[in-house]
Amino acid sequence: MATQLTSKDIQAAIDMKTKPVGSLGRIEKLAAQIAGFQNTLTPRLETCGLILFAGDHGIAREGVSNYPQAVTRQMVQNFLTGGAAANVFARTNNVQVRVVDTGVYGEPIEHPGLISRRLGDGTENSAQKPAMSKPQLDMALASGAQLAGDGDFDALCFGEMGIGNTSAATLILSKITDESLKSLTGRGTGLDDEGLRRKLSILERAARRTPDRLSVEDALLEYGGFEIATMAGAMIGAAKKGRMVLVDGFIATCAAYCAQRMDVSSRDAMIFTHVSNEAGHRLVCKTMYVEPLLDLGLRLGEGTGALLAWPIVKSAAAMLRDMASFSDAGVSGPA
Ligand SMILES: Cc1cc2ncn([C@H]3O[C@H](COP(=O)(O)O)[C@@H](O)[C@H]3O)c2cc1C
Ligand SMILES: O=C(O)c1cccnc1
Repeated sequence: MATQLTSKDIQAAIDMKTKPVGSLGRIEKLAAQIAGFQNTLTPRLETCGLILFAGDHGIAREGVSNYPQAVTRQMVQNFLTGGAAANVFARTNNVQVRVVDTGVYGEPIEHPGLISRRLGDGTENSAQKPAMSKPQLDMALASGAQLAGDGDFDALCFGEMGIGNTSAATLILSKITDESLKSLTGRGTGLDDEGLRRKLSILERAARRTPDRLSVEDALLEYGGFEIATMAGAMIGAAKKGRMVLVDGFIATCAAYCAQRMDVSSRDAMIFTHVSNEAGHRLVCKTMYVEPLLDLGLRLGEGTGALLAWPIVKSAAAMLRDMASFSDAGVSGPA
C-alpha cells in the first residue's frame, strides 16, 4: 500500500505552484482535500455523474408541502425527458444523469432510462408509524452502494426528488443532532407562515412518537425517505470506491450526515457544495463543521447546487495536477 501523503506534503506542492502563496484561497483547500482523498499530488477529477434518487413520503398526505405528492412522479418524467433544472445544469457541465425510482407512488414508471430500486409504494406516514422496515432500510443502503459503484466516474453528484422530503430530513436531523425540530423546520417548496406553522405542528406530532434521540439507522427507519436512505448508502459506496462525493442541499446533507455517522471514513470524500435557503441547512453545516463552497440562495435540491459547483471542484484538482511549479516555469519564488 502506498504511504499516505501528509497535509504538509500536499501544501508544499500547492505552495510550489506559480502563484503567490495562498492566492487561490479555498481552491487550495479543495485541491488539498482531493489530493488527500486520492493520495496523489496529481489528482484526476474528470468524469462526473449525477444520481437522482426519487421516492414518495407517506407524511406528504398530512399536508407538509406546498405542492401535491403527484409532483414527485411528474418530475421523474421530466428528468427522463431532460427538462428539469438538474438536467440542464448536468448537460451544461458534461455530467451524466441517472434517475432511480426508490419508491414513487403508483404503478412503476416504465421507461428504459429509469433505474428501478423500488422499496415500496412510497413510505408509510411517519406521523403515525415507522416510515419503513429494517429489511427496506438494509436494502436501501445496499442498493445505494451498488449504484454508486457502477460506471466509470471520478466524482458523483447526489440529488433527490420527493415531495415531503424536507420533512423527513428535518425529523431525522432532529433525532440525531442537538438541533431542535423548530430550528430545523423550513418552508421547503415555499410554504407561507401559516403553512410553516402547520408543518411544524405535524412534525412535532411525528417526533413525539419516538424517543428524543435515535441511532442513525432508527432515525432513517422511523422517518424515512427511501431516497434519503438509498442516497446515504450510495455516498458510503462512492467513498469506498474512491469517488468524490458532491453533496447538494439540505436533504442531501441529511443523507451525508447519516452516511458519516454510519461510516466515518466517507467524510473524506465529501465536498459540501452549497448552502441552501432551507432554514435548517446552515445550522446543520455548522454542526458538521463544514463550510459549503457556494451560497447562491438555491432551495431546489435535485443536485442542482452540486452540479453548479462541479466546474469549481474539477478546476481545483486540475490546478494541482497541471499548474507549473516555480522551478518548472523558471519563475522566481518569494523574495
Ligand atoms: C416542481 C418541483 C420540482 C422540484 N425539484 C426538487 N424539488 C424539491 O422539493 C421537494 C421538497 O420540498 P417539500 O418538503 O416542501 O415538499 C423535494 O422534492 C425536493 O427535491 C422540487 C419541488 C417541486 C414542486
Ligand atoms: O436544500 C434542499 O435540498 C432543498 C430545499 C428546499 C426544497 N427542496 C430541497
